[in-house]
Amino acid sequence: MSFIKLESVSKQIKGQLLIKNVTFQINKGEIATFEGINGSGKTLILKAILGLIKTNGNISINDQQVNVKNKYPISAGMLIEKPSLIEQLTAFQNLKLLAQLQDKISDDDIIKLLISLGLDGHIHQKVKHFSLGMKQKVGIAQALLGNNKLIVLDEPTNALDEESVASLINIIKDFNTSQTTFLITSHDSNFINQISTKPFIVRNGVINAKIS
Ligand SMILES: Nc1ncnc2c1ncn2[C@@H]1O[C@H](COP(=O)(O)OP(=O)(O)OP(=O)(O)O)[C@@H](O)[C@H]1O
Repeated sequence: MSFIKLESVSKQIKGQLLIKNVTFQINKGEIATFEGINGSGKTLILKAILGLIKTNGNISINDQQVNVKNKYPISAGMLIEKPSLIEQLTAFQNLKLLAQLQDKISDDDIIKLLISLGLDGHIHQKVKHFSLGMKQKVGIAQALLGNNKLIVLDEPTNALDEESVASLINIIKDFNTSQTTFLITSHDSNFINQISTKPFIVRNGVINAKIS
């Protein structure tokens, strides 16, 4: 069943066409990946799908139109560009803030998630003392927290070491059920090849299916 649909989607900023007439569909439960070099348009397409930027063309999620007035009509967890963290709070407190906006997320769920991302020993430390990779892991935890039907991860492997990338691959596979759809950008084809069920290549604002 088609869950996310884009039809002739374009984005122009200051006279420059940055997303060029993009049409594709993604089924529920897929791990869709967008692979491309810096500046190719990966983040813009995620922002468009979430209704964070205005575009031309049609975008729908679960048959509901997405636009800047009707942002992500289903529950979505996201890490876009870089983690949004409150530096004065601990890793746990940052997640607790988000958990309070959703039902049925226990303190135990938060702690388990942080441990699965390799943050045991740092759960109750202030984020301002964290390295870039540790902050990235808290950002990933924010996106994974709860029972979101859509999880969007923009360059999740940024600042992660090899071992952490391997754990992330396992975590994404564990989270990916027929009810959870992932949209993931990366420039790392090795990472993408290990997780993707629906690979796209992004080149200069043009998005095509990746042929292996
Ligand atoms: N608000 C903006 N104003 C002008 N140009 C923009 C704006 N946002 C994005 N761009 C341009 O659009 C292009 C695509 O940007 P985008 O952030 O989608 O790249 P990306 O593929 O995610 O790159 P990276 O891997 O570096 O994150 C880039 O050339 C960027 O400079």
